Amino acid sequence: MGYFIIALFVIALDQFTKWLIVKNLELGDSIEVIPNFFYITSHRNTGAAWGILAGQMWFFYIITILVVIGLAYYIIKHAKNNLLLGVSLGLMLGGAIGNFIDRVWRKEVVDFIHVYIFNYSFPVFNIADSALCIGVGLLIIYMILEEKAEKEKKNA
Ligand SMILES: CCC[C@@H]1OC(=O)[C@@H](C)C[C@H](C)CCCCC(=O)CCC[C@@H](CC)/C=C/C=C(\COC)CC[C@@H](O)[C@@H](O)C[C@H](O)CNC1=O
Repeated sequence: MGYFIIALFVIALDQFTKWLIVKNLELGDSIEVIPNFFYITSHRNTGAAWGILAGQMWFFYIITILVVIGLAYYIIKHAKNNLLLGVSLGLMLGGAIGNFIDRVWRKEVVDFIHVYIFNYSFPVFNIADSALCIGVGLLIIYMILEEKAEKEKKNA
């Protein structure tokens, strides 16, 4: 159950950082943190990654509610004594809820983490997106490790 604490921590950090951005920066303002690499830029997105499906809020509400229910169920049913799986699901749950709160409350998502990767300006994102991506990454690692363990058990 401790994995829900991870989600709560992600939501708190995500909403706090978004509040700081909305309070202290005008839309479009950008603070240079590391020249040509990392900026804090106040940005809004009414869509998903890369602004896809902009404005389709009902689609996002439905998808996110399904994702949240699925993740909560998996945490309760399968992540009892599995740290890697639990952390991965907890991070994804927190990220999904973090952006959901923005979509319901602000009708758009606040983004501010702006990185340039080899001069390519990566889409501006936020803590919730980061938690979602890290959670996805950990889930993939978990599944690879599970697969290997299964194979070894069969060969044993
Ligand atoms: C990260 C998922 C996006 C997040 O999904 C969510 O909320 C979930 C819970 C609900 C969505 C409606 C459903 C998932 C859509 C899948 C998707 O979109 C493909 C994702 C690929 C991903 C590889 C894993 C790339 C990564 C991109 C970015 C993140 O880089 C760290 C750029 C983020 C910026 O475009 C920023 O403006 C986005 C804005 O903050 C709103 N965020 C969302 O919609």
